[in-house]
Amino acid sequence: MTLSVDVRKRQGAFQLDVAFEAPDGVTALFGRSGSGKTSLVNAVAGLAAPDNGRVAVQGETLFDARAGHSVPVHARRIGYVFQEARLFPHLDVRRNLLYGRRARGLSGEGALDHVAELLGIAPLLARRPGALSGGEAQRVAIGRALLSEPRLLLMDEPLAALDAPRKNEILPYLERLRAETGLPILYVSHNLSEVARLATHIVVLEEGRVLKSGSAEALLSDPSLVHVMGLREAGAVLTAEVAGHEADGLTELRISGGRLYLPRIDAAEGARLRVRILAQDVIVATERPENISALNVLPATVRAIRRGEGPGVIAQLQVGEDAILARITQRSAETLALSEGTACFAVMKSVAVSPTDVSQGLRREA
Ligand SMILES: Nc1ncnc2c1ncn2[C@@H]1O[C@H](COP(=O)(O)OP(=O)(O)OP(=O)(O)O)[C@@H](O)[C@H]1O
Repeated sequence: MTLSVDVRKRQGAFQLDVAFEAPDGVTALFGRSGSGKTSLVNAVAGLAAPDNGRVAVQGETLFDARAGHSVPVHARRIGYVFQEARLFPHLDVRRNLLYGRRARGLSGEGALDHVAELLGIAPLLARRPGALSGGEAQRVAIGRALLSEPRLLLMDEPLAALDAPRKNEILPYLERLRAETGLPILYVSHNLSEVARLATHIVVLEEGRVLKSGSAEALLSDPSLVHVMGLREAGAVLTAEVAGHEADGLTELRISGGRLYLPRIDAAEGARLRVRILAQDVIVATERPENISALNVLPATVRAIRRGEGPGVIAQLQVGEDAILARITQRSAETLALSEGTACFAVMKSVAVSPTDVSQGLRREA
C-alpha cells in the first residue's frame, strides 16, 4: 500500500485513533468539522507528533513511535497545500514556484515548464500574487508544492476558500494531476461533490476514528454512510465510457449495466469518466416505465434497503457491476414491496447530472 497510517494522539478531550491503508491516487479524508481530519494530516506531515503509532509512505517509514523514529518535517518530502495559497507577496509567480525547489537544492526550468503547463499557469509566471485571482493563486500554490518533488501531497481543504466557479476552474487541473503524475494525494474535504469527483479511495472519519475506509465507488454507494454524507448530497459514482455524441446535444455513455444519456460532455469518444448520480435523483419502478420523459431506464436489483428516521429510505441498487443509491419514501418502498433481490428499474433524468458531477482523466486502474 502507498500510504499506511496508524496513529493515536490525545488533544485535550479529543482522542485521535486512526488506522488505514490507501493505494496510489487521491485518498480523501472525509468527515464533519471536528472529526480529526486536520489533526491526522498534521500527524502525517510531522507537524504534530502522535503519542503512538506508525506512518509510512511508499514503503518508507516516516514515523514509528515504538522504534523512536521520526523523520523531521523538512526531510519528509511532503508537499502541503492549504486552504489559502500562502504565496510570498514580494516574489513573482516564477520565483514562488521555484521556492520549494531551491530549498531542496533542486534545479531545472524544465520541471517548472512542465508543472506550469499542467496547471495552466504559464501565462502568469511574471505576475505578483496580488494580481492573481483566488483560483489562479491556488493553482500556483499547488505548482509550488509539486515542484518540491514530494512523495506525497497533503491538501487540506484546498478549494474551501473559493467560490463555486473558481472551484470548478481548478477541479479539472486536479484531475489532470491525478491522471498524469500518479503522485499519492491525501485530500481533506467535507465537500462530498469534490470528494466524488477526485477520490480514488475514501477514509471517513467520525469523532477521531475511522468509520470506514475503502474505494470511492464502494463507499459512495454504501447506504450505511448516508447519515455522514448527508441525505441531499449522498450519491454513488458510476464508471463510464463515452460511446458517442448525438446531434440533439446528448452524450451516450456505456456503463456496465447499460447506456446512459446525459447532456453533452466535453470528452472524446472512448474516454473513461466517472459520473455521480445523486440518490435523490433516482426513481425506482418495478415495471419498465413507458411514455416517460426520463431517458435513462436501467434494469437493476435491490441489494439493500435502509430506513432512516424520517419518511425516507435509501435503496442500494445493483446496476450491472455497479451500485447506485436511490432515496425514496418508505411508503413507495412498501407499495412496490421492495426488498433485497427485487428486480426493478432505476430511472434517471438526463439533466439531473451536471457537468460538475462528471470526473475525467481516470487512470485505467483507478
Ligand atoms: N491543540 C489542540 N488542543 C486541544 N484540542 C485540539 C487541538 N487541536 C485540535 N483539537 C480538537 O481536536 C478535534 C479535531 O480537530 P481537527 O481540526 O483535527 O478536526 P477537523 O476534522 O479537521 O475539523 P474542520 O473540518 O473543522 O477543520 C477538535 O475537537 C478540536 O477542537
